Amino acid sequence: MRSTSTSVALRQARQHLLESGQCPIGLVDERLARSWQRSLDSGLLPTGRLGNPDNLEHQALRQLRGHHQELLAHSRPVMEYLFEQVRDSQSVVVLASPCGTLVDTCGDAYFLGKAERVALSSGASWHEKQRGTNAIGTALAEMAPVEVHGAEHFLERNGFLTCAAAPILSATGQILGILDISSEHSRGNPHTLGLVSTAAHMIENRLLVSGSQRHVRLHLHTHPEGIGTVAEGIALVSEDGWVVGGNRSALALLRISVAQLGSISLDQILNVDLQELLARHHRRPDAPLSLRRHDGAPLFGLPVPDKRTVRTLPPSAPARLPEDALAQLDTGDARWRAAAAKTRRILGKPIALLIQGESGVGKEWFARSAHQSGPRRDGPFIAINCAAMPESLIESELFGYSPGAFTGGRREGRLGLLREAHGGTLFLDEIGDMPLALQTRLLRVLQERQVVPLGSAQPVAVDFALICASNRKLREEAEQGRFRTDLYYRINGLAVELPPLRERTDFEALSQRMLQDIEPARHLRLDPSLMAALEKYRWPGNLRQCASVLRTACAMLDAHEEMVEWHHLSDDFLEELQSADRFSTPSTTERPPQNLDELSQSAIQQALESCRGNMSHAARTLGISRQTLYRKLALRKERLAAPDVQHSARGLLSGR
Ligand SMILES: Nc1ncnc2c1ncn2[C@@H]1O[C@H](COP(=O)(O)OP(=O)(O)OP(=O)(O)O)[C@@H](O)[C@H]1O
Repeated sequence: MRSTSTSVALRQARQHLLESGQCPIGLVDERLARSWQRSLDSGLLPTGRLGNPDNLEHQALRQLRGHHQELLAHSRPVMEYLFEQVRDSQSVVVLASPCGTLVDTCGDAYFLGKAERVALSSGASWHEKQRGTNAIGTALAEMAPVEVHGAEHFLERNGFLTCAAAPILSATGQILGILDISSEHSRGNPHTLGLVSTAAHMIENRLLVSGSQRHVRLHLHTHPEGIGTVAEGIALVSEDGWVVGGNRSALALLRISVAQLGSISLDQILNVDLQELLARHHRRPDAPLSLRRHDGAPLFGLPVPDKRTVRTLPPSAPARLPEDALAQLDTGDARWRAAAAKTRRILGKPIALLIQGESGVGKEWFARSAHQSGPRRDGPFIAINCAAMPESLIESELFGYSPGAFTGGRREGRLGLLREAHGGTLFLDEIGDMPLALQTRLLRVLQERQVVPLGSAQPVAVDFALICASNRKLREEAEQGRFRTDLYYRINGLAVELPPLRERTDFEALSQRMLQDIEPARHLRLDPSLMAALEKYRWPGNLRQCASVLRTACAMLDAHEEMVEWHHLSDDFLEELQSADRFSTPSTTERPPQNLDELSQSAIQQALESCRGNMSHAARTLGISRQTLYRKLALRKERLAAPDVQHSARGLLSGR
């Protein structure tokens, strides 16, 4: 968006906005009007103070920066170069995340100080919802380069700024970040938007090249000399010839849209297919090749097959020594360790791994680490939760579909997750929940190692390591006809069972590891009495529940505190821990029941434990109604609360 509003029209428009609280029609250009309207819809007032912007604290900002590490690393040199170009104009160069939070700044010390006063510093959110019309937030909303001058800013307090911002896009058109140059309004330069857009392209190209390991890169231009310049197109072509990504210039040169990525092959666009292109390149490796689009337009192209493309990674290829990611998860439990040791032996071999265990025991984490420990770790790890995906979608999500294959599908078709896993690992979580009909299709893919997308007759070869997980006993499911026996044997090359948390012997080391993961910069510890109580707890939600309890407790700590104590736990968990401990208090359980009443209490306790606290189920097991069960429990609670059996909560829970 280049502003076209004249200053007179802008002044009138602003007056209208201030007086009527409504967006003027026809006085400012359409994009600015749309942005003002969005600002009004977010409840902002042009003269208003900032409400409570979503600025990030130090720790959260560090996490966000960690998440965008690659973007930051590739952007920093470009930002510094960009700053050199605008050094004399008292400016600041800013990088924002896709949610509008500033993650890096580089600039003039004097102006940086001033900019920080309007929160142009890392951690501040410049989303339109927080700060109204501004170049960063508006570029995000419009997904296009934008400049916003002085009074075009929705909030008056930002009226002294002039800003130009451009989105940084991924090879598949997703927004990765926003690059922005902000300076004082009086210092605005008509070329800033062009400069910032070019710099955004430079970052996109760097990211594209560094992330293209599994594909052939095709560098394109209309002149051979244009290849290697910032204006070149870079397309990513999969090993089987599909155009799966590209920068904006590549899409323009190939005349395709982002929506067509993954469903159009190179030979549908150019007069060569991938194999021929590579063969010609092999004969003349350094010279750009003369190509032609099917509409007759000439192009020049230089293919760069990455050394690590999947074709060069057959199972027999010598792989780099595996980094042992599994060892990093090992906190000492013998059963877990045995499962990891067996898994290590099959990594890189064509043997499917089946991980079983209760919900939350860490099956997915185990699978990811197995992938990272094996020779395919540079390939993708595609995780699919068969239980979470609507049945009607599983087929198209897994197998993909060709353009127009069915009503409601994306016009441009879809690659499908099985093909996305090519060269890496496919992780099918909760495979026991996959409908029978799809089990049949999956079995065929695993046997034939090729996928036929919906609506297409053309099979496409796929190569991935397979890991499946289930919290049901799949053998029993197969015996009862709910799971295909032949598929069971196909996915069960090696089956490992991860132990539930209550049966692990490494609670102390595991919880310590979790605390370290939650707050890596602090040396947090658990109060010993709390540790003892947590160790005894049954953890129906396993590691997931434990990590969540600790995360909440850590959030309650003051900055100087390092010991997680009882009062840091959330009330409902404390209550649960307390009642669980009461059920297993030695006075009621360790000696045999002495009378009818104790016998009945003991039976209730056993039923509740075996039904994992499900009251209806426990009542059925005991042969009594739910109301009676609740009455009996209330009676027991009253007794436990009676003065002669009452202890302080802490003493009781810690077993003292
Ligand atoms: N080895 C580990 N060390 C620390 N935390 C872990 C570990 N494994 C799992 N967790 C914690 O447990 C959570 C659940 O793990 P994960 O999703 O792998 O379990 P799951 O068995 O696949 O669960 P589900 O069966 O419900 O899909 C993780 O988000 C993480 O917080």
